[in-house]
Amino acid sequence: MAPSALDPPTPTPAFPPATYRILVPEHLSPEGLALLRANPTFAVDTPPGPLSEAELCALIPAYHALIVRSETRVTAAVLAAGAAKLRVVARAGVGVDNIDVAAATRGGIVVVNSPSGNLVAAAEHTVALLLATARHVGAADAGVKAGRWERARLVGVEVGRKTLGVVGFGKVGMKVARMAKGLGMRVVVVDPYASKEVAARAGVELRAALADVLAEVDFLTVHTPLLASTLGLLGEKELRRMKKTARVLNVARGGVYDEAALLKALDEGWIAGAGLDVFTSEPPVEGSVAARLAAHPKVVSTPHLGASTVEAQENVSMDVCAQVVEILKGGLPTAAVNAPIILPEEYRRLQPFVRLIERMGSLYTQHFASARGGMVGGRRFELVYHGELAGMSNTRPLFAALVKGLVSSISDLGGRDVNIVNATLIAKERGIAIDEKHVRDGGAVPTYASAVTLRSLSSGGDEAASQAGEQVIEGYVSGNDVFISKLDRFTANFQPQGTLLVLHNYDEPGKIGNVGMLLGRHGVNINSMHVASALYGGATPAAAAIVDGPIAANGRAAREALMILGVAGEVTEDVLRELEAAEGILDVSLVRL
Ligand SMILES: NC(=O)c1ccc[n+]([C@@H]2O[C@H](COP(=O)([O-])OP(=O)(O)OC[C@H]3O[C@@H](n4cnc5c(N)ncnc54)[C@H](O)[C@@H]3O)[C@@H](O)[C@H]2O)c1
Ligand SMILES: O=C(O)[C@H](O)COP(=O)(O)O
Repeated sequence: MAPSALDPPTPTPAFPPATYRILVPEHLSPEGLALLRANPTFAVDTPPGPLSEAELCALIPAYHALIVRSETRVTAAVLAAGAAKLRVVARAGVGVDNIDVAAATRGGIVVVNSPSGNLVAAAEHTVALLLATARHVGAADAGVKAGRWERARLVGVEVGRKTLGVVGFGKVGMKVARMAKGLGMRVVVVDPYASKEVAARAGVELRAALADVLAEVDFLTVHTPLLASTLGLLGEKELRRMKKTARVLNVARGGVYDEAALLKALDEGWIAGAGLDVFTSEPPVEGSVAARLAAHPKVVSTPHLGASTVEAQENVSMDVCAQVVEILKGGLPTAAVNAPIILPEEYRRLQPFVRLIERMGSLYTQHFASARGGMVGGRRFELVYHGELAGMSNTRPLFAALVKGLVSSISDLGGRDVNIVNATLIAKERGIAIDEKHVRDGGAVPTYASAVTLRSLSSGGDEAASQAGEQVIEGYVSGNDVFISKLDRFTANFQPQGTLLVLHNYDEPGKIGNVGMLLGRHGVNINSMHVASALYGGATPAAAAIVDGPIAANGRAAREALMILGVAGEVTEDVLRELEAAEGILDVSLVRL
């Protein structure tokens, strides 16, 4: 059986078992690296970076984790090159715009970041640029160092009692607003997702639209992520509406201001100055608009230093390295960008059910679908959680486990693993629809504290037709072991593991002996045997089956049963054909779990 949806990666033969390689091609604070290196099974490589796409593509196939800052572009090509082993891309910082998160999601690769490790640093840097642009700190410093003493040319403005516009009232924006209040500024805020109450508590004025603040602010600072909706958010139209004395700041991302429009605004005097930490190309490509902005006399420029404090670097490094350790050891991230957050306690409780449901899915595919020429893709499934399990609100790992079980044994996933990151996408690609139902009291399977029913429904049609085409597997967990309690209309009690031969047969004397002899002739050993009946469960032939089936060869109404044999040895196609041809055997499926 393949590892579960949440298991750590399978070690590759090139390295000792459980050795994971981590690539860190950018400068990362040593505190985080120490966390990684404290683990003797982790090998950490820190080549001098940043690496180009081609260099990364060449290196990445050997790595299980990649840790970057803003200088490395983690493209779809890099992620594809790393598909076989790469489990996690960690961003030691906030912005993930240098990572193709959609491609990572398709590949089942978790992307994690440090959502708040550098927020104080970013906010303080914004305030540093606010004051530096107000008081020409950069030009003054350069002048003194060049032997000039220019006092009249470098008269500045005060920020106290002025109005600061904050676009993006998230973690950094909110911190900047508080600090600005501390400097005696009036703060007006624009953020379509901000709450009025939070704004009121912070003592700032929340405005509905950007257009509402442009004409009144003395300083404007942006703190949004770079998204399609924020690219060029401040363009020519917006900059033209600002005061000629206004100054703008960007410690968020290059591109939120339209750089060409900003350059024009500074050249033509629509605004007075800018403080820029970020650019559309970093370092700005020679001769580009970004480079002209960075070198502009009215601009105070810093080389993306917003997060560059000792404290912030220590925070983000520890944050993401701790998550990489957790993920590689099979645990959970605390700040995944493309996966739901699951609490450790929930995760622990779900673990045996992840195993059970993945096996139920795999059993479904191999017993019902492949063995009978059926399909999994395009089908509709119902996953019903009974008892205590029904009370679990976060069942995402169970959903992922079912998708994995259904598709892994038959599909070529191009080296992708199915997990909580990409399960929805893969189900969609295959046309598999899964409804999850929570049945808290009683329900169809009241015997166990927690149980699961997997039902495959024929798509379309009315309710009756749907029920006729329905195939059912039920299972439960006892201690650490998982059991199947129903397979189709047969009540069972077996552990879904190893290689199983599932024989549907007329329940008549001699069947078991005949099958045993046939398998023996082919060198196939029987390790375990369970007989499943249509009325009640049992692990012995005596407990077998009573159900009216078709008319048997001898003309009597036949009773049917399922024989589930755990086998060792090669079960070839010939063996399967012989079994199918044996008297009283209705059909046979070979299931590898
Ligand atoms: N220069 C640096 O070194 C540095 C350091 C840290 C963070 N950053 C960047 O700062 C930015 C903000 O980081 P954060 O942690 O505060 O993010 P955040 O997610 O906490 O906040 C972003 C805010 O922007 C708002 N927003 C989104 N679209 C908007 C729009 N069209 N108009 C107005 N508001 C909008 C969101 O509602 C959210 O409140 C990010 O781009 C991040 O990468 C840069
Ligand atoms: O988004 C971020 O966290 C900042 O832009 C920091 O980037 P850096 O890690 O390259 O300093």
